[in-house]
Amino acid sequence: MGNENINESIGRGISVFKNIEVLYPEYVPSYLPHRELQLRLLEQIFKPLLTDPGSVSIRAMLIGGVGVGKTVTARVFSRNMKKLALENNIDLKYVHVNCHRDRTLYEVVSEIIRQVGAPIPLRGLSPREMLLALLSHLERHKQYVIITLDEFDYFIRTAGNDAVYFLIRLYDEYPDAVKRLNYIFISRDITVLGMLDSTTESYMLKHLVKFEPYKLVELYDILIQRRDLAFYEGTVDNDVIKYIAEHEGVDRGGEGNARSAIEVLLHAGMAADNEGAQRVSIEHVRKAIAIIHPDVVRISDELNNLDLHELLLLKAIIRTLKEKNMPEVKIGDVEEEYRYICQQYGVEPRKHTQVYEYINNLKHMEIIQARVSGKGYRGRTTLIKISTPLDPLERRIDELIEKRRK
Ligand SMILES: Nc1ncnc2c1ncn2[C@@H]1O[C@H](COP(=O)(O)OP(=O)(O)OP(=O)(O)O)[C@@H](O)[C@H]1O
Repeated sequence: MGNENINESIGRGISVFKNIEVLYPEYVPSYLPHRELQLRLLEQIFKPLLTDPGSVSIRAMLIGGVGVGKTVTARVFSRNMKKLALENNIDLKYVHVNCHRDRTLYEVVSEIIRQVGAPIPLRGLSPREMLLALLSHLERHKQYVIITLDEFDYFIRTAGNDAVYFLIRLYDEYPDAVKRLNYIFISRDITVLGMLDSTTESYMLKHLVKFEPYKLVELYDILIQRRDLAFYEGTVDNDVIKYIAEHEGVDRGGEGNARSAIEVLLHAGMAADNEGAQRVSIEHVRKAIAIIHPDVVRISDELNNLDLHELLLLKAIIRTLKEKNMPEVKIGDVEEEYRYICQQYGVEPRKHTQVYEYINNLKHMEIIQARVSGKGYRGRTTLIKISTPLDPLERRIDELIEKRRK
């Protein structure tokens, strides 16, 4: 063990984390895996700000579902842009307003002024007077601003068409002014733009940047980046990361949401720490999933509707998962365990086709996940996994098996 490792072990105490903050939502990584395209597009859209500042008021709209990196992309983009602006002797400020918190025109304009740091009184002025005062301030200081209006759909719904019009089309009234305000709008939902008049709508849609939900391989890279920054080396295996990415990946039936994937990683690490474990296991991930996705609690209710053989089969799946210590197990191994369990309980096991039907039922009830194996397996087989913590699930199943047998 090198000195560095010894120091790490001593420094580690009982935690697997070396820097837990990296997993908190406000952390902005220096590099964003799989958002290169969106960042490049934004750079193109905002290029006039560097080459011919003040010539146009630039706006872009970022659209995509939950946790697909819209906010963090806007932040990384603005960080890069500020650096480039500095190199070009342009004084560029960045303002990020969350319209879920600040929904009215007054609140949004106040927040912009506060973040720019302009000495403008916020009381006694109308939003219009405030914004004009801000424009004069920027003019005096030769400053430019990129304003991100995050969760902009809330603003549209609450403040309405006129407020949106006023905010983003101010320069229509002052066509000769140097254009110092530029906008990035962020929304999960594009249909809400239908609430605006058609000119304002097309004004906003000039530059659209789309964000698709993340696939397994993409989440894998995002999680590996966070793991390396947050955890001591050797405490979280690649298999554990893959398990989380599989659970959340849109191509595996997940939401493709990076936020919940990172949250699962955080809670899995915390579960390992709670138990004083040296490494994060798949079972810690299952516990984390149960916390992040409380819908798995629903499974306990569903169990009441299962018949004896479905319960025995589920028990066999749990036993095989535990025994193999793998994220997924083959149906053949499960069937073998099922026959063994039936023998122990003194009941006649069901035939293969019936077992297969049970597996399908359990899958439709979303108690288990099942898929046909791809590369890496000889022949094709069905692979089964369970995302709920196994120990409490097995205890509950044992109780129900006892009840059914009585
Ligand atoms: N490509 C990426 N690389 C690294 N981290 C990412 C990436 N995409 C998203 N994240 C992280 O995932 C979390 C969610 O991302 P973000 O808040 O940007 O999503 P969003 O699309 O704005 O979601 P919402 O609409 O729910 O606010 C953040 O912690 C962010 O840092």
